[in-house]
Formats: sequence, structure tokens, C-alpha cells
Amino acid sequence: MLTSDIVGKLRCNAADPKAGIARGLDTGTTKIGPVWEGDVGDTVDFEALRQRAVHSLFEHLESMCVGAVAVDHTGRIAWMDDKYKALLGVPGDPRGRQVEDVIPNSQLRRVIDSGQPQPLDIMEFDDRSFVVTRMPLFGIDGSIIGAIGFVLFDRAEYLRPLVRKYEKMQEELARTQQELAHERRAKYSFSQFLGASESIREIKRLGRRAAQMDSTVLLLGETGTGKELLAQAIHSASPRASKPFVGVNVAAIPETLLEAEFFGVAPGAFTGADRRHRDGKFQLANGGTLFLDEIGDMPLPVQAKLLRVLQEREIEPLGSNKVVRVDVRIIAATSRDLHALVREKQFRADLYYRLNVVPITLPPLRDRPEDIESIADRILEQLAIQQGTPPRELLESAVQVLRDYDWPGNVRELYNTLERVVALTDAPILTAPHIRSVLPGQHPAGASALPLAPGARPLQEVLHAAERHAIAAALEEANGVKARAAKLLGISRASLYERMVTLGLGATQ
Ligand SMILES: Nc1ncnc2c1ncn2[C@@H]1O[C@H](COP(=O)(O)OP(=O)(O)OP(=O)(O)O)[C@@H](O)[C@H]1O
Repeated sequence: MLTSDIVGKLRCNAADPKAGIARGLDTGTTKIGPVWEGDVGDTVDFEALRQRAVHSLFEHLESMCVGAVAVDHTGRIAWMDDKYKALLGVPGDPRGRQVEDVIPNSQLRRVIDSGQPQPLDIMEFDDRSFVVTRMPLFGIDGSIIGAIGFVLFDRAEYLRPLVRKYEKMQEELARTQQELAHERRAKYSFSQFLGASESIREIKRLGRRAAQMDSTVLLLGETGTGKELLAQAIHSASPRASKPFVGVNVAAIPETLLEAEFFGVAPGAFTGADRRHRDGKFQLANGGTLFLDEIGDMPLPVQAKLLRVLQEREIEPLGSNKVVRVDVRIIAATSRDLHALVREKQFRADLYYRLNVVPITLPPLRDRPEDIESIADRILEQLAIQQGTPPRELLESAVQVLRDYDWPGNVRELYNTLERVVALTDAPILTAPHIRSVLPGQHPAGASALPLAPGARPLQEVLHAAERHAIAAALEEANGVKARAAKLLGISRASLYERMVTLGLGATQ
């Protein structure tokens, strides 16, 4: 037994087989590690055991790895095992040489300088790469006396799959973060808000003023009049422009999920599948703007919670009893008559007044026919750019047909109508019949109700066209009020939104 510098003794009850370390010591010829002859009796030399462990650990490590080197505190090689010498092709005895002269990319000097181990690294040597681990060596007084390095594998290929997987995950994370940041940036500014009519000029003036204030804005107007576009333009012109713009369509989210969607979920709030923490839209929009579309469709219980958030500027994630402060500017929008909803007790009066700080009403397209030609021209330009073709022109008679139509779906419908005309004809100049052929109720009797070319078509395409047609007809009949259109179609509002998004009919989630 090593008795020289005993620093501690562990008293063991050799008779107790559960007594941890004593278990290995109760045979009388105790062995810990391959060579140590231990004490016989009921005490263990604690320090000797540690020293033995250090020694055997070193031997194990050295035998397992493919090379080892130790340097003194000046970076001179103190020892290099034969395996390492053979691996590197080092002739003679390298002792006394500066480590970098023998191993050019060695980092052992850095380990000496920093006193920090490098548990896992890849070191290049010529055209090979080694997986290495490096540790500082301390003297009895705690000062650094050198460093030791082990080559674990002489080919880093062992780690390559792991490294590649890690790199791929990092790339995916960066890409997703970039996409999210991009998604949460407002895409539109006032210059993209088309129209030169008196009413549109006034709306832009109000919008620019609202951008400079931090007050809540309430956008009112029929579907497709540009409420979301205006909300984005206000955000882009506001001091919050560099922060997120997060849009949420209240009508598109099933009632049961609204609260979680708005306020987020604390970890473990639900049993079952979704136990993780999830940020709500308020948190995602923090510092920026939260656009609450179709606010008129918000269920009363959620209205109460929203009111509290607007008053307190605090939210309480689902399943949490902690409040979180949020700093968001709210822009709400609806195509419904909020006043009437308040009268019918479908919408809380106090919330209405909270939201109605800066109200802006967007006029329907039919009330500003002077805007139709310029908007249509810009849409045709955009379509031409998208398709890489010269822009189509509108004959005056075609413009007149556009002006005469009453556009229940407003600018969105104008966009879709022109897109359909462009898809159906190659004519560079669009005439009145071209326009009439795609406007509801204006194509000649007997013409196909579906804008599909004749002949066999994939079933999916036919079904989608039929669905698009049914939804457009329902929206037209419901004067653009989606809740009513959904009822006519016999589906839920959320399903209508989901279908509109899938079919590219412009609704946002
Ligand atoms: N004044 C405008 N200038 C340019 N594009 C417009 C204008 N108004 C609407 N649009 C376009 O029409 C489409 C519908 O606009 P937006 O989504 O902003 O309308 P909305 O009033 O929010 O509709 P909804 O109530 O159905 O959500 C978008 O493609 C938008 O870019």
C-alpha cells in the first residue's frame, strides 16, 4: 500500500456487501485497477486509490488511442509514444524540440497558455485529419507544468457523419430563422397601395399619420379592399418597421385554438402530444405590429382576454400563472359592421372603443371607378413580369366593362379576374368580350361554368376548379362576407379560409 501522503481514509464496513467501494475490498486480496495491491482490513487509502486511478486511467487512455504526446510548460516535447512517432513518421527522439516543429498544427501551447482543456478537436497533419483531445497538466502547487495530447482516431472520418448531421441541422436552423424573419417582415409599403381617387389619397394620408403614432388602428371595409395591405404599409412606415409584422386571421382559427394561438402555451399545459412551450402571436410580434384580421369574428370569451391585454399590455400563456409583458401595436380589421355587432351583443362595446382609436374605412372598388383603370394596368404589368411576357393592354371598351361591374370581391377579385383573362387568351389587347367571358353572370348562356379548357384533365385540377367556382359564387352571393359564404357552402368559416388558401384565392391564415 502507498502510505506516503495519505490525505484521507475511508472507513468501510467490510461485512456490509452494499457498502459501495468496500465491496471490492472484502476479499482480503483487494485489487483496484490492474496492478494495485490494496490494504487488507477495514480502511482504504483514499489518496493512494486516486493516484492509482490516475495512473491506470493514463495507461488505459494511452493504450486505447493511436498516439500521445506531452510537452513541458515552454512547449517543448517531453515525451512522445512510439505509436505517435510512427503515425507522424518522426525520425529519432523528438524530446526537447518545440512541439510545432514536429506537429505544425498542435494546439498544446494554447492549452498551456489558457489552462483550459480541449476535450475534442480535429487536427490537420499534412493531408490527414486526426481526432484529438488535449489537457493541461498541473503541478502540486497548482501551476501549469505542461500539457498532454492524445490522438483518439487517426482519421476524422469517424466523426464525419456526426459533424455533417450537426452542420445540416445548423444550416436548417439558420434557413428557418431567416424564412421566419422574412415571413414576419411587412411585404408592402404605401407606394404599393394603388389608387389615385380622392378617397384613396385621404386613406393614405390617414395611414401615414397613423404610422407615426403608436395608437391602435381599426381598418374597416369589405373583403379585398386592401385592409391587410394598408396594415403592412402602416407598419413599414412606422418606427416599428424593423420589428416583426405578424398577421392572424381570427376567423380562420378554430375557436378552441384561438387562445393558445394568441397567448401561447406554457410547457406541460396540455397532456398528450403538445406538451412543449409555444409562443403565441403576441410574443412573436413583440416590438412590432400584430394585425388582427376579421376581428368581428372573435368569440366573446377571447374578446374579454384581448381587452385585458390591450389594457394591461400583459399576456398569460395557457397553463401558466405567470404574466409576460408585451409591446405590440395592434392593427385590427374587419369586413363586418362592428357597430351592429355591438348592438346585437356579439361584440363587446368596451373592446370596440379600445380598438376604434384611429378608424380608417376603405371604400369598395365600385365607389371609386376612377381607380379601376390604373389598378388594372398595374395588375397586368405585375402578371407580365411574373410570366415573362409583354404586358397586355386594355381596350377602352374593356375598361368600361370593368367599371360597370360592381366588384363584390374588390381589388382581390379584380386581380383574379385579370389573371384568369390572361390565362385564357394570348391576345395582346384585351377587349370587352374577353373581360365579359370571365365575369360572373356576364358570359353567354351555355358557356362553360368552369373556366377549363376542354378535353381530359387531371381530376385534381377539375375538382379544384369546381371548388374555386363554388367559393367565388358563394362569396359573390354573400357580398363578400365570408361567414355568410361559409354558411351557404355548408362548411365552417375556418374550412372556408383553409380552402381559399389552398386554392390560391387570396385569404391569409
Ligand atoms: N389599393 C390596392 N392597391 C394594390 N393592391 C390592392 C389594393 N387593395 C387590395 N389589393 C390587393 O388585393 C388583395 C386583397 O387585399 P387585402 O388582403 O389587403 O384585402 P383585405 O381587405 O384585407 O381582405 P379580407 O377582408 O378578405 O382579408 C391583395 O392581393 C392586395 O395586394
